Amino acid sequence: MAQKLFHCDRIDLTCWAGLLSPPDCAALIQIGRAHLQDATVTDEDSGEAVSHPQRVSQMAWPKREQYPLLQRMAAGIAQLTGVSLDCQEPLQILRYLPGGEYRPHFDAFATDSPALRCGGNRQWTLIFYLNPVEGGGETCFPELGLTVVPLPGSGIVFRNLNAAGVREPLALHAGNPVTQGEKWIATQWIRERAYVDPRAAG
Ligand SMILES: O=C(O)CCC(=O)C(=O)O
Ligand SMILES: [Fe+2]
Repeated sequence: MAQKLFHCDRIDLTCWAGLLSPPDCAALIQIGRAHLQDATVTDEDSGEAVSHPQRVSQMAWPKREQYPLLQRMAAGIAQLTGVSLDCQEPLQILRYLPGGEYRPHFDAFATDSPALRCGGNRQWTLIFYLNPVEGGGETCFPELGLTVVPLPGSGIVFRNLNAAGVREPLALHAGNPVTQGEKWIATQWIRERAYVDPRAAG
């Protein structure tokens, strides 16, 4: 049963415990292992997925249709956020090894980015923490002075856009370097409108 741990009004960030059961966390890691590839970021100029030293991890983009668990999560996320399931990008499962990190970044795109063609901007981010991390790997919000320790089954949701629909400066965040063990998370980005997969659109 999910339990609200804390809330930060400035970017409507909520941290939940018990969002995912231990078997669901284990199943997501297993799904992740089956589909891992080197992580990419969305290039601001081309809108393409590219490798970048900013994001050192491996990721999986499993197909929702293939896994009932992903369908159940997508429905739960739509209920939690009140945003239509159509606006969800495919869930990303990420693994960081020691030294892996995601340097400070915004999930939302700049106002002139071609990535906006795929359903507008990323209005919400959800991060699910899937395993206990032995060292490092916190999610940190430098503008808010907020650090979230990854605890299995817990998760955060936060807003990436301000009231004008423009990238929210306070939503800058990072995945701190993992110093020991592995860190597994699942990231869900939610667009303003129905998501169009650029790989499918061609
Ligand atoms: O690894 C983290 O804690 C942050 C992940 C993240 O920012 C993302 O996937 O967009
Ligand atoms: Fe992010």
